[in-house]
Amino acid sequence: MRYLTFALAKGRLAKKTLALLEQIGITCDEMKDPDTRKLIFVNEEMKLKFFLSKATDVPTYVEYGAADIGVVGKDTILEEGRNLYEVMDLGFGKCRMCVCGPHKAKELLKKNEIIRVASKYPNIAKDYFNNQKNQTVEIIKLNGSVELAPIVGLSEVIVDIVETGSTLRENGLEVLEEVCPLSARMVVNQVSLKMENERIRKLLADLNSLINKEA
Ligand SMILES: Nc1ncnc2c1ncn2[C@@H]1O[C@H](COP(=O)(O)OP(=O)(O)OP(=O)(O)O)[C@@H](O)[C@H]1O
Ligand SMILES: O=P(O)(O)OC[C@H]1O[C@H](OP(=O)(O)OP(=O)(O)O)[C@H](O)[C@@H]1O
Repeated sequence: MRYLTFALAKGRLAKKTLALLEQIGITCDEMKDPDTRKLIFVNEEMKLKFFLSKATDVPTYVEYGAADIGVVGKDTILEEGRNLYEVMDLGFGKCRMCVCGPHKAKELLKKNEIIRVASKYPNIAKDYFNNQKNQTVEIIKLNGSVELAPIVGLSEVIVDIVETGSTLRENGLEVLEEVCPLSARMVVNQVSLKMENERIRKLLADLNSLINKEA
């Protein structure tokens, strides 16, 4: 039997992903050592391999088949636009992609003015304004702390993730429009789904019954 390889996003989603897999009997004790610098972990009995990578790289590993299965946020899937199958909503990591800014920027979204939009997600922002709203905008790519942009005058609005809304509130900003809801998703390599169909189907069925039981 060949190894089934999982690419998991490190950061916010990692713990919950491992906890979910553990509940359906997919474990990797090696990974729990907090001091390890190892990058790849193996469960020999179950013929499984796991690695943690930057969230934005998960779809890349899965598209090329370096991982059969990945777990990553819907935001990253949309932004990266890779060829893969999104097979399941895992129901955690829930948040929203939103257009945010100061209250006064609401007008600018109505008037169809050419505005500047800062975002860590330039493709999602471009798609929303060009294809869904038909508003011509200038997109400015940032790498984090995006809420700064409208405060210091880099852009009129931002497209960013909102969970509790506290980052916005503490900076005098608000949600102006919602782009889409987000959560963690399981993605599968297109060839792996055919070649390892039985094992992957079983995994999805186990996850499905667990998630439905919890809901
Ligand atoms: N409040 C939140 N802020 C950001 N992401 C969230 C939030 N809640 C859930 N998520 C989900 O968690 C994912 C990973 O977030 P995390 O902050 O770990 O990574 P990142 O910000 O993409 O990485 P980095 O900080 O290295 O750029 C996001 O892609 C999103 O799907
Ligand atoms: O609505 P909230 O609960 O406040 O969460 C949303 C905030 O959290 C994320 O930032 P993150 O902590 O990942 O830092 P970053 O902006 O540097 O990416 C996101 O980009 C928002 O800034």
